[in-house]
Amino acid sequence: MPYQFDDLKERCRDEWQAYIQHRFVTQLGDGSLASESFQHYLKQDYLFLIQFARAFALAAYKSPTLADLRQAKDGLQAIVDVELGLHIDYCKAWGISEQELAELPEARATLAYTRYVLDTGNRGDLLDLHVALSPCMVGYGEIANWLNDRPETARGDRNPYDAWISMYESDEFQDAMKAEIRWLDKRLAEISPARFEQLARIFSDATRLEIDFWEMGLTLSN
Ligand SMILES: Cc1ncc(C[n+]2csc(CCO)c2C)c(N)n1
Repeated sequence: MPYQFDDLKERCRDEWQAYIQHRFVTQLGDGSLASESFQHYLKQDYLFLIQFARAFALAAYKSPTLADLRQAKDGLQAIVDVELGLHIDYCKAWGISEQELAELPEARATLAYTRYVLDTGNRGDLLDLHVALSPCMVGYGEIANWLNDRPETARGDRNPYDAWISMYESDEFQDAMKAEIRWLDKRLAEISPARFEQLARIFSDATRLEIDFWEMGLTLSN
């Protein structure tokens, strides 16, 4: 049987579930999350996005084909030209100024996660890098869908975090998630069992670092 992205999730089932169904996520979904936690998360996510833009630039450098190069360039462009601007506006709505964002120190969880992804891409190939990026690219879409399936989730005016869920349930985001899964499924279909074990390690590490990112929000740690 050729490998698929679902096999990575299956291999790391406990970590994946701990990430998708984290307390930060359930509290965000029912609206009970402390606003300080969400603000701390938003601030660090700004720094996270900047490092992820660099990871897409690295993906461009690691691209063996023009199609891969274009895909990496589109990802970099989306973060730099669109998503960072949206994030800055969203932070403003939560009382966080652009000046404050510009002066923030990186929390250890942000440093660990983003530099892990960049290092994995540096020492490996484009597939290693995409697998390191995949908990980010796929997880947030899955979280929005999981929250929408839960009766405890509050939507609209009843939840101050409604806009966050809306962003990741949007067709645009869900389509990007599916495209990433298709890209991975195509490459994973051709790998050996030994290579799968290497990639499962990367997937597990990146998923555990996503869990730490949620924890950082809950505990307000730096
Ligand atoms: C800790 C953390 N993990 C994942 C995402 C989601 N995300 C960040 S960049 C990107 C791809 C380009 O749009 C996606 C899906 C986030 N914001 N913060």
